[in-house]
Amino acid sequence: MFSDKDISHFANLETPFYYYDLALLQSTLSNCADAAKLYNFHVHYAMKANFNSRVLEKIRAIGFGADCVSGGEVSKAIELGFDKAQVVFAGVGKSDKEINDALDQDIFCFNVESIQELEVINELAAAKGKKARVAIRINPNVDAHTHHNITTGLDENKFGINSWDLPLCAETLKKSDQLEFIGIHFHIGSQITNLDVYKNLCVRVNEFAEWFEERGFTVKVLNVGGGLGIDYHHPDGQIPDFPAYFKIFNEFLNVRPNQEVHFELGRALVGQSASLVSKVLYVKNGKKKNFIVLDAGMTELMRPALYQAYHKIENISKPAVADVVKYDVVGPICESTDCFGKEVELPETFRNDLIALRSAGAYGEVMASHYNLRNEIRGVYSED
Ligand SMILES: Cc1ncc(COP(=O)(O)O)c(C=O)c1O
Ligand SMILES: N[C@@H](CCCC[NH3+])C(=O)O
Repeated sequence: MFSDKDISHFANLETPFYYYDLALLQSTLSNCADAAKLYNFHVHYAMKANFNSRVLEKIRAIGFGADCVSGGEVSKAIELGFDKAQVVFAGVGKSDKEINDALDQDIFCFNVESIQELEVINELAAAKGKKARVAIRINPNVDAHTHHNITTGLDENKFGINSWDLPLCAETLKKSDQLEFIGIHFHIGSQITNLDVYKNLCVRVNEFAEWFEERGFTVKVLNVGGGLGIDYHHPDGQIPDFPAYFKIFNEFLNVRPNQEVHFELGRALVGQSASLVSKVLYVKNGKKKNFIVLDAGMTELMRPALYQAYHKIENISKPAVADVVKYDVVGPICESTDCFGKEVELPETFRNDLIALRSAGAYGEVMASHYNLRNEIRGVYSED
């Protein structure tokens, strides 16, 4: 929901841009922090969802750690003052340079995704005479019931170590002097809206924790990943139900005394706090279809082209009215999939109207590209 003041401010700005509602971001973060504190759960923000510095500063200030998927993310987290003891590094393809840098930066742990990676970390740590803290990312074969392109915890997915490889994994850990096993890690997918999925995950986490304990390992950390979804259909001021989410883990995980439970939320923390604001370049009224051509395209927000993802589209220059027209809302990019929505009902729309694509705070700005030699997308912030 935009105020009249916001809209007249936007009218003077060059479009397109991401508009960040930092007050909503702040209340979302506080709500999550309070709910997690109730059970002494630890949250590491999944930086891949949005590494905009203004966003990260708020997340650091609330005391969350950082879950990183590249050396670039690890370095940025540390530069922005995230506590190293709360920086974790996951990813199926960590390069030697990234591993070496993270060892030098003394981050909390590597979430290791293959046995070969475990061996490489061992070798690189040995060359430095250092110990590397590692958690084993296990692929638990739990269906996240989300879009198949953003499912990560099934046997056919590339992520994590499969259960049948765990004996070899345990052997590798045991014979290494440089690896300090700290626990187990999971992440089964993103945009999960059915919380029951997490009950199934907890059952598997308990089984795997026992498996390691039976083999003499101390499992200090249970990292259950992220994935909590948001309601793309109702973006206004919406904060995900963090209390319900954490309650499930409190009820269904067997947590031992002194064991820590870690979460890696991304989308749920930042998704609702931004909109992509764009201007109408042209309206084409055809016999079969009407098109609105925006000055933003899949280069600024890739999710619809990539996953047929839904983002609510609003004409913020016109009040919502009963008489609507159906438009295909498209971008300027030279691709037929550069379409934000088909048959979208909007008030009659004209050149220069402002259009907001809502719930674009997660996997929006960070997935932008220069395709067609587009300019870099910028941010506009409610606090400025
Ligand atoms: C390892 C890991 N942790 C956390 C996340 C964050 O996911 P989400 O933004 O759905 O919470 C992801 C992305 O899916 C991930 O790959
Ligand atoms: N980029 C995806 C989610 C992938 C999450 C990272 N594994 C999205 O836009 O929904």
